[in-house]
Amino acid sequence: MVDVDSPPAFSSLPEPLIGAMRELARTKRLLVALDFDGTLAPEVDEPEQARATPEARKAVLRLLEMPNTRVALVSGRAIGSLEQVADLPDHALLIGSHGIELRLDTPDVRLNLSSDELERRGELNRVLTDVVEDLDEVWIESKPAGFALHTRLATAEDSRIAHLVARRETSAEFDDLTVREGKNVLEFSVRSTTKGEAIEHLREYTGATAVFFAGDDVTDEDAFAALEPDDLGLKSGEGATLANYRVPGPKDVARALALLADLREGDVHEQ
Ligand SMILES: O=P(O)(O)OC[C@H]1O[C@H](O[C@H]2O[C@H](CO)[C@@H](O)[C@H](O)[C@H]2O)[C@H](O)[C@@H](O)[C@@H]1O
Repeated sequence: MVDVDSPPAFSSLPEPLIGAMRELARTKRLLVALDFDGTLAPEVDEPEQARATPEARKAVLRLLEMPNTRVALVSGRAIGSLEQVADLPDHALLIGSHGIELRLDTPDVRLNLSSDELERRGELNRVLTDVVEDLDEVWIESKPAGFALHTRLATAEDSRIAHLVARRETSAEFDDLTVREGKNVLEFSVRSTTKGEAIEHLREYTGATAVFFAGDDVTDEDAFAALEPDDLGLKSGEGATLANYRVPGPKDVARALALLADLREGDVHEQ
């Protein structure tokens, strides 16, 4: 129940977004699909230190317990890393590595790399290790199907060199590598999938009649592109987007999720 004496936190959300969420909350089977870094969790220098804001976490935990409502995290992180930083109950659906890894209602993560893919991953490791060797604060994060080259703490010059040389050296060695650029990160993968494919898969898996997706980065645009007219896309932060609504960052994403939980519970009264 909303306390009418103090304005609800979500009153800072754009009115059109509130209206669209009222509509969305009435859907029969709702899928709430969420990017993690930059959306639920503010950006930090060390990826393993990232955590969802307490408000976002609380709203996600509420949504997870609601009937006819499924919650999924759709992340670029490897699932092992996502499990650790998100720390959600087992019935949260997890998509990792931009759609390559799936943990859907079983403890097992579905990812069967072929021997050819494993071999190419090994070669990729060798190439990228050479690239970062002489650059300060440029490092590679290992993932099941590839690597993320991080430059967050590097100088602008070292970042530029790292991106340039990594792209050049990998394209000289491989002709079918998937390369994705994100916030202070360049990701290389031996298997190609997108968050858009992840949304399509989750829509079918959950039988959702409408989808809410929130994301902040370039790779989230594939997910926004996969949304349908009855869905709702929420962009966190700046940058060009296909999403129909935008908020400044994780604090307001958390407010939107709390509102969605209130509306879904039928607990918000018309003011
Ligand atoms: O799809 P996401 O859930 O948004 O994951 C994208 C990448 O997130 C992580 O890196 C980013 O966040 C870090 C923590 O804030 C930050 O230090 C880094 O600069 C960002 O690029 C993660 O490490 C990557 O593996 C994910 O692909």
